[in-house]
Amino acid sequence: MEARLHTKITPDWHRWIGESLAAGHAPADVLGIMKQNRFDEWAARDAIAEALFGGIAPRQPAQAPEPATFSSRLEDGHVLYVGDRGVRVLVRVSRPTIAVLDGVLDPVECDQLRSLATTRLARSEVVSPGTGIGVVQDIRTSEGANFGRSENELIARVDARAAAIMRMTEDHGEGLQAMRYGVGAQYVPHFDFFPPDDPGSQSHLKNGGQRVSTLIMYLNDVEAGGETVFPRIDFSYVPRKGQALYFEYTAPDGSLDPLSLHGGAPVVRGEKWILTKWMRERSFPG
Ligand SMILES: O=C(O)CCC(=O)C(=O)O
Ligand SMILES: [Fe+2]
Repeated sequence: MEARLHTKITPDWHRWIGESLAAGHAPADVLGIMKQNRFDEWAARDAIAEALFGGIAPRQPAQAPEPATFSSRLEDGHVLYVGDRGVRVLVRVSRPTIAVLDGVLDPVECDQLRSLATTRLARSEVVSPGTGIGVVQDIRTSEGANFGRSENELIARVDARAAAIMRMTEDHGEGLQAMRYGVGAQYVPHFDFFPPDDPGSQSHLKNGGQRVSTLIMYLNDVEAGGETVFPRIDFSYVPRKGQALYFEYTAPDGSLDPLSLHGGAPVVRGEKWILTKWMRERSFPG
């Protein structure tokens, strides 16, 4: 007769999970050992997530794998063929969907985009949760420049390439936004989606709907610091000129994924330049 799986994690096992993770063992290995010891997979995953995220991670309903109503937009394969080029996939993460992409921009395009942005830099704003209006705050200490969709030949080329990578038509895209971070500048962890309950999100949601994906393109190498970090999954990307980070914010059950929390770490030496494209679920008038 099949013995029942353990759904209750004893204090000793909680301690063992914490110690194993602290010693540097991969969560997948910890899960494997717990499964060998006849723990229910979802109870084990919850306990590991709790140890990793200090209870921030959403709890899985015991024994109920999430119905997969959502799958990533990102194409499979090692190379994404996007119009004029093949973009190489260097790293994939499944939750949230993240991909590190190489060869998205040529070095010359990066330099041209930086000089174009330099002519119109202003202090970056964040969306106020209360009013939805852009405001300057210490949580985002970069300077930014906005581009209209296809406003010139270079921008049109990048808009088209970003749309092909993100597998959305260009009319779903917000205008490209360039950002420069000097030493000490950062963007504290945040979500790119508009929190549905914030009064300030409503005007954005009416106009093109929710954001669904982000493509951050890196316009230079940073001497030290400036990583793009996803603290809830302990993922950190080191900026590299011409590469891009693609990510989505939809959990497997279709809800907005709290694991997509991310930010830009303070620049320690040098400067950091990025160019970002956000896609909306519907056509976005701009
Ligand atoms: O600077 C970074 O690495 C992250 C930027 C970002 O998350 C954003 O602009 O929404
Ligand atoms: Fe962001």
